[in-house]
Amino acid sequence: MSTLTATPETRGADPGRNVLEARNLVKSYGHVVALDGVDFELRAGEILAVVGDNGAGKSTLIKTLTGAVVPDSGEILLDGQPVHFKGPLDARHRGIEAVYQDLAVAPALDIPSNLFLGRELLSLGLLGSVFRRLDKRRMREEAERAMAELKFRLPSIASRVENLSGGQRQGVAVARAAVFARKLVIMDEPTAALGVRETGQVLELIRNIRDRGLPVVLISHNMPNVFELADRIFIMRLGRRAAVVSPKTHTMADVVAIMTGAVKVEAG
Ligand SMILES: Nc1ncnc2c1ncn2[C@@H]1O[C@H](COP(=O)(O)OP(=O)(O)OP(=O)(O)O)[C@@H](O)[C@H]1O
Repeated sequence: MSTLTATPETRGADPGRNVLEARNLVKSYGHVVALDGVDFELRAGEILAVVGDNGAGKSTLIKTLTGAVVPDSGEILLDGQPVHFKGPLDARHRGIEAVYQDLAVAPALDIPSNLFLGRELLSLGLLGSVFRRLDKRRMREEAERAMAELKFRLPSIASRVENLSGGQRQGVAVARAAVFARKLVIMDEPTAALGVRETGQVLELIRNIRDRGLPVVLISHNMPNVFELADRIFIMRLGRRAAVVSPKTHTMADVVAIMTGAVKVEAG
């Protein structure tokens, strides 16, 4: 099992290299074409924001990349190799972790138990018997190390998650993804329910994850957040890739104009 103490496989990778790529993805729901031939690429070491109006196809795109939805056609490549995810576990096993808006944390458990939820560390039982038990000490040490490495401050690692603020809880969910992701992390609106200060904490955490070498895909409706964090912005409109732009060369008004179709661009 990989934990945060393991180096992400994408760390130090050639920054121009595509870690994740999709070609001509199509997905329809009945007569609704959610993805209409989308090309996508996530480069090593970047935060790529995915933006678009409601119904533009952002969630469907992300779901195909995390194995939650199987596309009707098209190709997905991880590190240049074609992959066919049969479900989210499949994508996880290949090093792709996702964080969704609806927090999947267990409020009554402490932070280490949440970080390792479903992937608990076990130790050999008495006299090395086959009966294994939770290795709470190692989970606590790993959790402390992970939080320190990600520079995420928490009152105490032993706190139950129900006693944390919304931002801290979301931080635990985001950190959990970073702990297990070997290739990349995908986040769907990770700051949607948070106040300004709490959002700041989570944004800093996301930046630290990128700085550790894990590329991040971030879906967000919050343009200031997108401009604060993203290295590139992938703009969707009506199930298509409208453009990919840099926050250094384009303004928020430019991005909104492309999203809404007020300005047409050659697909970037
Ligand atoms: N399970 C589904 N069944 C039927 N239609 C769906 C399903 N999921 C998505 N759609 C439709 O596909 C289109 C794209 O939806 P999607 O959720 O991917 O867009 P989005 O950009 O994420 O929107 P939002 O910002 O509102 O979440 C929409 O027209 C939506 O109604």
